[in-house]
Amino acid sequence: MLEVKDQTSWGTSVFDHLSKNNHKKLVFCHDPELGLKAIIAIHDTTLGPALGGLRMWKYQTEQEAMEDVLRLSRSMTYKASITGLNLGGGGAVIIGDSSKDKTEALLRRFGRYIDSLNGEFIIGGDVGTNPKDMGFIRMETEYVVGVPEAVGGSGDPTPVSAYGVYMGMKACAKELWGMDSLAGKTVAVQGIGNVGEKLVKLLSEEDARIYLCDLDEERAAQVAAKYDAIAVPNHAIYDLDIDIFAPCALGGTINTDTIGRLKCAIIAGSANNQLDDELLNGELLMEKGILYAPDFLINAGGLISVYSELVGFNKKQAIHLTEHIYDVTREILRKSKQEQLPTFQAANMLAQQRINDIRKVKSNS
Ligand SMILES: NC(=O)c1ccc[n+]([C@@H]2O[C@H](COP(=O)([O-])OP(=O)(O)OC[C@H]3O[C@@H](n4cnc5c(N)ncnc54)[C@H](O)[C@@H]3O)[C@@H](O)[C@H]2O)c1
Repeated sequence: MLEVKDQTSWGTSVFDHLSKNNHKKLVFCHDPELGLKAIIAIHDTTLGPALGGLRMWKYQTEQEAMEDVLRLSRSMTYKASITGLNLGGGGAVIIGDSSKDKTEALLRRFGRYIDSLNGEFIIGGDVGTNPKDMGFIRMETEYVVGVPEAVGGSGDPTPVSAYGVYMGMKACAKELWGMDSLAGKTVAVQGIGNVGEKLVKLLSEEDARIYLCDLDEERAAQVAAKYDAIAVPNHAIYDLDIDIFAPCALGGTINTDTIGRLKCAIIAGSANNQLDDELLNGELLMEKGILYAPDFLINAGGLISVYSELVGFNKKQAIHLTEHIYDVTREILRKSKQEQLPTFQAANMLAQQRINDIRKVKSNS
């Protein structure tokens, strides 16, 4: 057979990356005139059309962007499955600085790429994008959620995301301390963006003691003052003596180095793909006795919120479904304890089981 020189500059073929976690499709979107460099990943569509967020970030390399979108799309598959939604998993990234490079034209051009997929993929917001941006994308395609309420969408999903994380945190507290109250507990929130700030608000309303940090130190100081929290430098967040660590920035902040430094009983936050190396870090956390709330499970509130646009739920129904994250988290923690499995693995198994079951349903019809 002809040997194809298919290695990327980083040494692994794109198809090897796709094979690793059974990704279905990767779409590269390029418009030099508008400065668009984007990647769409579709992981699995067994349960329904793939849905995932659009992240705009200053990736240092194309490899970094591709790896991020592959990870994001896989976690969306599991998130939809474990939450009981009829959706598959996808994701998209635009390489660029959202504070400088984001324009209406760029987003609308990207919207055309989404449209060309004919509904196999539905886009929503993520880091670096917001409901207004989804409104621009809506001008080019109907396959978009999280658009402003004023134009018939479900609006900002981040309060629901934060509420789900809060529910997951409470489920962990109940497991460890017998009570789900967070009053008096010390919580460190890493990343005070859209979700992080709303989580801080919920925690402050319950009289938790809060530390927080953000790359934007000015913003961290402002949010700290607003909620009577303590702002700390980014590098210091891992060394605090706390009850709960809540990663709400980007993924990969839980790694061998930071696990060695963390002095907390629980990790529960909104960031997608918190474990840098799922297997290695998941087992290490278990050995160290730190209870890890699987990210894709407890941060599903935002997905539930945008799903309501597709199926016609109202806000009340979305909140009710998000409250269920408490029960599912407790179920996962029980399974993890009984079967001596890292919590992420217990959650992955439950999510994969539903996909396998529904695949059988569909193949027999
Ligand atoms: N938006 C949602 O509804 C939603 C839903 C599920 C999961 N998530 C995930 O939650 C996380 C936060 O989402 P968001 O919508 O709040 O994003 P955002 O862009 O509004 O906020 C992210 C914040 O993290 C800060 N940050 C980035 N790296 C940091 C670091 N190393 N240390 C400290 N701060 C850092 C940024 O400055 C920013 O303020 C992301 O990982 C996202 O994928 C979001």
